[in-house]
Amino acid sequence: MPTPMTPEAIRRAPKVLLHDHLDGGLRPNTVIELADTIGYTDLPTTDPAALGTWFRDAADSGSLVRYLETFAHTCGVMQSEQALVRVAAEAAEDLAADGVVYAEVRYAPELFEPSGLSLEQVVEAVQEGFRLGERNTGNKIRIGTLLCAMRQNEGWLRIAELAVRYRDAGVVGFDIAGPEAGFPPTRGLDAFEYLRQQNAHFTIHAGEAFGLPSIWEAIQHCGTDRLGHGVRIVDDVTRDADGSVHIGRLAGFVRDKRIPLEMCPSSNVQTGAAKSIAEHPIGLLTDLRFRVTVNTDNRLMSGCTMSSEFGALVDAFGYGWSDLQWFTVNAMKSAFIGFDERLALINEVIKPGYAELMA
Ligand SMILES: O=c1[nH]cnc2c1ncn2[C@@H]1O[C@H](CO)[C@@H](O)[C@H]1O
Ligand SMILES: [Zn+2]
Repeated sequence: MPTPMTPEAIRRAPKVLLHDHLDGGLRPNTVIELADTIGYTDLPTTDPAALGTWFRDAADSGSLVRYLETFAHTCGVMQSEQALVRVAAEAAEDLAADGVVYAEVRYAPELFEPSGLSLEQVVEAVQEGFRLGERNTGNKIRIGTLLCAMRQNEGWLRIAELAVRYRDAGVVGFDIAGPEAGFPPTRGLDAFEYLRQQNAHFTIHAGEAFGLPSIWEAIQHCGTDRLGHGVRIVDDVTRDADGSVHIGRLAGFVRDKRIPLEMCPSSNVQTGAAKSIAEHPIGLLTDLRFRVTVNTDNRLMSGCTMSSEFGALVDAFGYGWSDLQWFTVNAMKSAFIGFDERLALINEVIKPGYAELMA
């Protein structure tokens, strides 16, 4: 008899998370304690439960730009080495407690320069935190780091170089984040060219708040390995009156090349990229066997965990354990760590974990 798909069973299932922002996943209580230590006085409330609700409500705005405004508070309280170590350690602990066995966690080092720390000090503090968190937890987890450049700022190359400099110290790739409309990825072609020449990996937030041209540039001009969100790829998928589905050239390229889509259902509902979880394009894209992965984006702002995202999809689409295993294997195949390590996690952790739940 397969194990019933309760929230607790889903929590126990091995999960892989490729798209999670460090500065979007703080515990509300930690935000309050850090604000107190650092002397940050702009928080809307100092009650942990009320603060958690405030972040979710403020982010639930129908607009990416407004969603992003809430990060002023999390970045505001993370302006010291100790704060960065603590936030990273807690992220590793929280993900491990949620049954995540491998996660790629991303953040933009430049957002912590106001603290007076150098970019290197920022990266080293976060790495120290991840290592601490990995050791502190009963559940085994491995964290890889992605460094983001902010789209609205200059200097993407500087962050790309930083990612390559720390590639043997746990940084596994690069990303660009921030407002999508008005800041196309082709603004920083030198960064992507550099990364390709260094045989380095990167993903690009694309097709979240802007449509197909953003996805096309990310793939065909920048050469991205994966798409952050990529939801708007459905604009290139049409259904005829008789119900037959037509996949356009760009969507066909994405599917044929197995370009991973880092989909984040709850976040997309908040920013208006999808109307509801039930109407989220993840259902259609999964039916069409795109390389779909499921992610949290921002656990604090979107009020979710990897398990709750899986749970919401089970409720909306009737997915079973084999579907959750498929998302998990897709994510593991798409990770930026080496092939041997990915294969070992698939064969030694993921498949046995789901086999037990399905038996
Ligand atoms: O869904 C998103 N789309 C674009 N940018 C985002 C999203 N979530 C967070 N960030 C941005 O990424 C920065 C680094 O972690 C965050 O500070 C936030 O501004
Ligand atoms: Zn994101």
